[in-house]
Formats: sequence, C-alpha cells, structure tokens
Amino acid sequence: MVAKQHTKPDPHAFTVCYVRRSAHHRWLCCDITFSCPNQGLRQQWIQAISENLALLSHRPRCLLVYINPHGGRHLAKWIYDRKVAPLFCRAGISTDVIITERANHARDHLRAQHGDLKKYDGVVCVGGDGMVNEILHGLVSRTQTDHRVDQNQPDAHLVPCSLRIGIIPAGSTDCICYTTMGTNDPVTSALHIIVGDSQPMDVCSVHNNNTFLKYSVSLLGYGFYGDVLTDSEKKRWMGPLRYDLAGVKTFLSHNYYEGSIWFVPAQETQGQPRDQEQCLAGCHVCQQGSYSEKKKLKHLSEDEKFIKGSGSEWCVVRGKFLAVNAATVSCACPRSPRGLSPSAHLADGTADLILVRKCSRFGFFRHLLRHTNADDQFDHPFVEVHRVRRFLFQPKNQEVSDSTEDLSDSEMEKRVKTNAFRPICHASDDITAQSNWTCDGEILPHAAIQAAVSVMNSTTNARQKERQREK
Ligand SMILES: CCCCCCCCCCCCC/C=C/[C@@H](O)[C@H](COP(=O)(O)O)NC(=O)CCCCC
Ligand SMILES: Nc1ncnc2c1ncn2[C@@H]1O[C@H](COP(=O)(O)OP(=O)(O)O)[C@@H](O)[C@H]1O
Ligand SMILES: [Ca+2]
Repeated sequence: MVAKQHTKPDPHAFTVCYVRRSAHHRWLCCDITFSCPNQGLRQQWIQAISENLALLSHRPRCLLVYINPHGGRHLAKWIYDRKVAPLFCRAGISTDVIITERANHARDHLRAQHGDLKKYDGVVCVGGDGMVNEILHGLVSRTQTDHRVDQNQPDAHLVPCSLRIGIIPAGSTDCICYTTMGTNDPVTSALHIIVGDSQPMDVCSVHNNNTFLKYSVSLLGYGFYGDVLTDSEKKRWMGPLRYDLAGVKTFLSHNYYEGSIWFVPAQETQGQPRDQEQCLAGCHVCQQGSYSEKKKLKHLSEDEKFIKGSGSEWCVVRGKFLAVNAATVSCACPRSPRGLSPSAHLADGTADLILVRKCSRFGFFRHLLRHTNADDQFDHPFVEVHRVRRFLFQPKNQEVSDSTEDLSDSEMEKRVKTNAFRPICHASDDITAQSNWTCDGEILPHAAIQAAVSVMNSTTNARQKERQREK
C-alpha cells in the first residue's frame, strides 16, 4: 500500500503495508518490513515504491466524507475514527469530514456544490443504505442540473457522475455495501476505497405522474417490505432491531394489496433470475449488457432511446399481492446472505421483479425463510420473478383500463411516455387499502409509480485526468 520510514530498531529497514484477502470476501491490512544493507539503498526503495504508487491515477488522494452519527447502532463516528481514518492516513489520503446534523444534510450539501467538488476524487458515506441513497441523490442531482437534464422526465438519459461513492457500512442493513463487497466489514470497504476499486451500479429512477420521486439502488418494495419499513420508522430508536419487530408484526397482519404491474422483460440480457449465476466483479453478463445497450442506442435520438431502450413488449400481471419487490441488485445482507434475488446483476440495466401473490401465512413464512438458507425462494406456486428494464405499478383503485390490453406496443409506449395513465376510479369502487413503497429503506408515500433501470458508471474526473496527463 505505502512505504513508510522505519525508525527503530533497524535504521536501514522500511515497512510496506499491503492488502491480504481473507475468508468471506474480507480484506486485511498487513505490514511487511524489509531490511537494507545501507541507508542509500533504503532511500532508493522508498523512492521507487512511492513513485510507482503515484502513477496509479485511479487511487484517491482527497476524499469528502459524510458520517451519519444516528445510523444503525449509532457507531458511525466511532467506526470511522477507529477503523477507517487511520488507514486513510497511512495511505496518504487527505479528507474533509462532515458529520451530518439532520436528514438530507449530505444531499443538500452536495447539491449546493458547484466547482468545489473538483478537488475531490470521491465521496465516502459512513452509514446505512438510506445514507448511501441520500449521497447518490446529491451527486446524481448535481450532475443532472449541471448538464440541464430534466429529472422529472421518466425517459431522461442520466449523465454519469464524475465522483465515485465509497461506502463504509455503519447502518442497519448495509445491503448496498454487502451486495457490492460481499461483506459489511468497514476495514474491507476502506481498503477497496484506498486501492481505487470501482464498480458500476444499476440505478432505478422512480416517477409518479411525470414527477421525479427517488432513485433506488437496492430494494423498491410494496406490500410486505413497504409495511415493515413504514412500521419500523416509528421505532428508529431501537436501531437494527426495529426491522425484526416490525417484520414479525407485518408478517402476522398478513395484508395483501390489489393492483396491476406492467413491465418490459429484459429479453436481450444473457442472465435469467433463476440461472443461479452470481454477479461478481468483471461479470460477463454486466459487460455484455452495457456493451449491447450502448451499441443498440448509439444511432438513436434521445426520444427513440426511451422507446427502443426498453427493447420489448409490455406484459401485465394483475392480482392480489402480499409483496411486489424490485431488486435492482441481489440485495444480499447479513440477514439474507444470498439476497432477495441471488442472481440479480449489479450493472446489467435490469431489476428482478418479484411478485408474491396472496397465499397462506405458512406458505409466505416458507418463502421468507428461504431468504436465509440455500433453498430457492422462487420455487412456490404463488411467486413469480421477471427480469425487467422498466415497470409500472397501479394500485386497484387507480387501475389502468382493461382496454389497454388491446393496445399495440408502440401505443403502450406512447402512453407510458406521456404518462397517459389516469387513475380510473368508479363511484362504486371501494377504495382498497394501499401500501407504501420502500426505496432503499426510505418511505415513498405513493402507490402508483413508474420505474426504469439504467447503469450508472462514474466518469474519469478532472483530477484523475490531470494525473493521467502528468504520467
Ligand atoms: C422467518 C425469517 C424471515 C427472514 C426474512 C429475511 C428477509 C430479509 C431480506 C432483506 C432484504 C433487504 C433489502 C435491503 C433493503 C435496505 O436497503 C433497507 C435499508 O437499509 P438500512 O438503511 O441500512 O437500514 N433495509 C430494509 O429494507 C430492511 C428490511 C428488513 C426486513 C425484515
Ligand atoms: N444527523 C442526522 N440525523 C437524523 N437523520 C439523519 C442524519 N443524517 C442522515 N440522516 C438520515 O437517516 C436515515 C437513515 O440513515 P442510515 O445511515 O441509512 O441508517 P439506518 O441504516 O439505520 O437506516 C437516512 O435517510 C438519512 O437521510
Ligand atoms: Ca441489475
């Protein structure tokens, strides 16, 4: 990692810090000390190692760190100070640290930055998924505003951010960290950041009536998870335990919700939700996905991109559901080490849409239990899973007219694009109970949503370019 001067006991020795892989995707920081016959040779070694390290332009030198002191078990500051800051210091990384004082502090701070972010190589989030989501919003919004992209347009082509986000897990679920890194160990995260690792991610943009609501990078869940999160919000003081309590309560209430889900299946990807492939760094499905998508879209106008980008026919599923989940990534976390959709990909431009129809409590319990072991959670007659590029959910009392089933695909696309789905409420209709969506653990107080997935890759930023030129 870095070469450092060794003072005692051997004046001609120097120590190199390096990364060693350990079990369960963990990384450790180790030291090795070399002894030199004389001071001159020692200086030559230190200089050579330092010069070579300086050539690695993808390694960060300056980071902006946000710490949410109230995330998870309220240990974020302690984790950063004790486990992360000393490693950044050893790696010669300078930091500006902001301890958040309220929700959305980090998002608003990032949105308000103009040229000031240029000095940073990345933003580090010390917190849980809600905090990662907040920082993602700050950066993505900042970038879209700078490029005059209207985020309220569901078909807007998002401009990639120039800064990467590093995640130090200090929240309740830490699913985004666990899914991308394979562990929720703060030291492993810090070492990935230090060596300059990066991973593109799928981002799902969520709209309602041509109004931008949120981006999601882990779980968009309606019904069971929406209800768990709504209930657990009142119990934030309990920390991660709030999810267990709210989970049991929601499970016992066994609520189901009626509605229609329209979706565009991702037919051109190489993977399938039940192919038992696991997405890892350098995944061939993600590489093929982003390559074919770019090639396909290259010659199209912006308007055509939205329509063709979806690539296929709309399908509809109607019914009574205990849960409607869109997993943009596997959503692996310590509670569920393989995740909600174990074969979902990190950056293939798709989400796995999991529909759990109304079933018995026992059936639903067996389905949930399979998230915690190696059994297939989709192997139930009441569960279906589709790999999709976009989808639309209409709760029962806002259902799309049946006549849309006779529409051609292009007419359907046009209606989605112009948001021509108006709630169809009949005076005689009972207003069916509605759930909320949970978006990376935060509540969206909307039932009817449109969602579309796109791959978010960070571009090379100004500082990296400068360093590449220096080489
Ligand atoms: C009978 C045993 C049942 C066990 C069921 C276990 C199923 C667990 C699936 C967990 C999926 C989690 C998806 C991740 C979502 C996170 O983005 C979100 C926010 O995280 P954070 O900000 O770090 O708190 N967390 C959740 O939605 C928690 C869901 C917990 C449900 C029990
Ligand atoms: N200083 C703060 N006080 C209160 N809420 C905050 C603060 N900083 C961030 N938040 C909000 O707390 C929410 C949860 O944070 P997170 O770090 O994800 O913890 P957890 O994993 O426990 O939910 C996020 O939505 C974030 O916007
Ligand atoms: Ca995906």
